[in-house]
Amino acid sequence: MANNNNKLRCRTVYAFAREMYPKTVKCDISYGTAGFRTRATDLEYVMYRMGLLAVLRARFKKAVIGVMITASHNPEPDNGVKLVDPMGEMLEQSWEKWATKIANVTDDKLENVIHDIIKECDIQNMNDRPEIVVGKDTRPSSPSLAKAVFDGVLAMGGKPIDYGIVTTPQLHYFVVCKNTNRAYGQPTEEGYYRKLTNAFNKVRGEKLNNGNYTNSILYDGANGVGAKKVKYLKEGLAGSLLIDMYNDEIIGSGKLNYLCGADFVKTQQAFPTGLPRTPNTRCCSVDGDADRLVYYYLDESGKFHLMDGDRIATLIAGYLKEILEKTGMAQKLKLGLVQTAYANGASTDYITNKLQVPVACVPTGVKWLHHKALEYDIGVYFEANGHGTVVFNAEAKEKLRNAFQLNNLTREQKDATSRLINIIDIINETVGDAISDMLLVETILHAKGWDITQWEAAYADLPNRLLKVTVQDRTVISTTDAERKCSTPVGLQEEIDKIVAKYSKGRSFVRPSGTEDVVRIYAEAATRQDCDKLASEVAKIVHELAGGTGSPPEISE
Ligand SMILES: CC(=O)N[C@H]1[C@@H](OP(=O)(O)O)O[C@H](CO)[C@@H](O)[C@@H]1O
Ligand SMILES: [Mg+2]
Repeated sequence: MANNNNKLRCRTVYAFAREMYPKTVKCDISYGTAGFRTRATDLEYVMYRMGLLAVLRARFKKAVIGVMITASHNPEPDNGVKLVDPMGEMLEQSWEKWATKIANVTDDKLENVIHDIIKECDIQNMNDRPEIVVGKDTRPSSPSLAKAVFDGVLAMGGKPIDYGIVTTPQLHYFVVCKNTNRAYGQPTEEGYYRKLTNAFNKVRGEKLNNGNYTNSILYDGANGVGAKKVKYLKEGLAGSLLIDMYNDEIIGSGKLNYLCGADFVKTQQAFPTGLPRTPNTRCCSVDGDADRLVYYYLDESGKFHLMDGDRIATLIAGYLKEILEKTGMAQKLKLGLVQTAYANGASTDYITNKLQVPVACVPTGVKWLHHKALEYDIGVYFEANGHGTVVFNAEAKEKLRNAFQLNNLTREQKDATSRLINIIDIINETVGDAISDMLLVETILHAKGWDITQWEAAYADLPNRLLKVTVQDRTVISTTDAERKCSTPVGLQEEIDKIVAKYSKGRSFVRPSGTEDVVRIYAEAATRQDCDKLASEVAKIVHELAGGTGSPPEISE
């Protein structure tokens, strides 16, 4: 009987694939840094197939799997999809190849790929009906793409749970809540807000302002889901933090991520549209799926000052170190910070030499950062673009809770331990989360009594520049040493080394993007002028040696 059911189901899978979601695009796509991402019009069959794959993955892991439909900071006509593994991690690497295979195979071979997966992974429980939690961002294409995912999940015999429009980190949170039997929290939006805001309000206490810190902030919602969700957050905050919201697509007519949002602010190093230009006021921006956060302000002369992911990471790591020392457990709990090659050299210097917290460097992409951070008892990780979080291992949490129960702590140790335990609940440990990170930054600034200029004073960023070069085939560039050196095309690294050597504090590296069809160039140097010259020279050599198309990028002032 079970076998017959299976056959019937398989027929539905392929009939649906051919009739409703035929493969319409000839060229291959690959599961990149953040899943599949391309024009929304090219994604229907990919979504259906990801629905199928999610069920297979869930049966293999015997757990709930997540599917998030978003293209994050990319323009509105784009969309994307990624699978979320049981503990909120990105899809395990060994399955990325299956994702790529299943997405690219022709309709008539889909069956073969599914059989290969079942066989190679030895999935025996094909009659299980696992839950697949599905979320989407606010893009106009998201509802129909979500329908394709549901159809895939249903055709494969899974149970789709529709969370509607949610932030990417909320979806990760729901997956973890479900897989931990609610130990991590309630798998509902309300549960999410309650967990974060209860902890935030508790740590903040009665005194809403402190020293130079004032409890109000200007918030740029990027005209996306991050704007929608803050409204609910505000209810839970009940005035403890006053969030003045801008770029809310419902009120204004702004376009998603257009001239606003965390990616715009970081890459353009510019103040977004839509916010009042009030000097010395703390502002923050999130991106299109609210997993990135950056802070910034304008000074009296109108000059823009950016507090990116590196600054957020150093603020958090520095504070956690300080509070750990106060708990008396600094020797027992290993704290570390994980960055990528895009981290500003000045931030790495500061955290290594001044704060004396160990720093590790990994390739771009949350999966690498998150994984590495788990090697510490308390691991802070951030990409320079503002994506990051803190992870505490189970042992660290237990040690803190046990210590708090004991009666042999001094008053200061007890206060610090209780504060740290509450801070864990402000943090969404499952993945970088702009909303939760904002609450954490606000908690730390409040504790220190700092305004944004005092935060900025910790160290001075080296001027830096990000450029994109378009080439015929970006895979001709391969990298090593956490992407800091390129191994092909032959000779390119030597040329980059020669250029870099000319500039004081110069550093530059190039790598193919995992989300766009471009090669990314990063450069930093002691002065703005040198940095821009360095970036242009490296872009030019990449264009020359890696098959550039069009003309190399120009830096406009
Ligand atoms: C320089 C940069 O910001 N790269 C971003 C970008 O990846 P690329 O592989 O560089 O396209 O998108 C990723 C997903 O959002 C993010 O993890 C990463 O940091
Ligand atoms: Mg994002």
